Amino acid sequence: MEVGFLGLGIMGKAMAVNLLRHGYGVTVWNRTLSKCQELVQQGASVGETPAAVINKCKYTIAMLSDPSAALSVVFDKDGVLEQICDGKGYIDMSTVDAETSSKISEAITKKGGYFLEAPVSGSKKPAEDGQLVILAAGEKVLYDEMVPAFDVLGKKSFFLGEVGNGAKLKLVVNMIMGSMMNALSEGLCLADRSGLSQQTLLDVLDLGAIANPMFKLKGPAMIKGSYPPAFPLKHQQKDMRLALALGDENAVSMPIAAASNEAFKKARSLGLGDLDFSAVFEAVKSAKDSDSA
Ligand SMILES: NC(=O)C1=CN([C@@H]2O[C@H](COP(=O)(O)OP(=O)(O)OC[C@H]3O[C@@H](n4cnc5c(N)ncnc54)[C@H](OP(=O)(O)O)[C@@H]3O)[C@@H](O)[C@H]2O)C=CC1
Ligand SMILES: O=CCCC(=O)O
Repeated sequence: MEVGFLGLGIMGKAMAVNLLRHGYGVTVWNRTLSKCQELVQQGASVGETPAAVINKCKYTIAMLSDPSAALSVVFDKDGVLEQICDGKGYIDMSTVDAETSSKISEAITKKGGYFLEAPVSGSKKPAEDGQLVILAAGEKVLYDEMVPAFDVLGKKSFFLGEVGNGAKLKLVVNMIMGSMMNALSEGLCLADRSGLSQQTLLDVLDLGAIANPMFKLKGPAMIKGSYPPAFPLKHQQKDMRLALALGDENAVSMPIAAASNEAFKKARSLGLGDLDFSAVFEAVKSAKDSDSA
């Protein structure tokens, strides 16, 4: 089967490579077209524009940075809308808000196309290993047709009903994750300032009720001040912002998420946005430094 793939960032590249490895024909497009070359070496074809990819492929997946990128690729000149038509499916796996997803869904459906939102849990390594968790919502027929590809990309996929439910669930998950990362950062800072070993703190956490893969994976690198980007901090802050907006809409008070968002914003202002989201630890440390000055 030929699948289109729009967006070859950290996630998109790993996912497209996985599809190629499993025998899919993949036609790729990326805003910075030079990034397509690595995929071509692994057997992909290149579409010059999103419209060209849609024209060629029955199914096209997008994995783009944020709502503005997701909208631009669909609605701008040479975008998805120019070629989407009866019988074609568009699957947006980017993390966006429900409103963005609904706008895209309506426009595609109006042209006779099928739409599915399918954001994912899991980062660079799970994407490379086909171990993502896929949160799909929208056109059930398209979901059923995509299950074999989702089985390549992920270890589990959920169908959540109407468009928006996948986007919302993803934001709730990432809101919790961002708050946990801030709690870990404050804990590491507090341990250090209290004369305790940060590694011992990690060892103790890993043996108890709040052991989790994220602390285990990120903690040791954080102690070393190493933040190679798997999940860029700027995207985590975007997710906190969108989750807080969802909280506003539903009158849900979220003081912990709001404080965590401030820490991610602070980290961005320190120029850490392209590092891994665990680099929020640097912002937490710098706030504690100025508190004690
Ligand atoms: N990294 C992770 O661990 C995870 C990320 N996600 C989500 O997946 C999505 C992609 O993340 P990730 O791969 O890490 O992000 P990257 O920043 O690595 O890649 C972003 C992609 O979006 C493209 N892009 C950005 N702006 C535009 C635009 N205006 N028009 C067209 N293309 C654009 C970039 O193109 P270019 O190369 O030209 O800049 C690139 O292909 C995000 O929504 C993120 O929140 C979800 C789960 C995990
Ligand atoms: O959106 C990014 C999620 C990262 C993860 O689930 O590890």
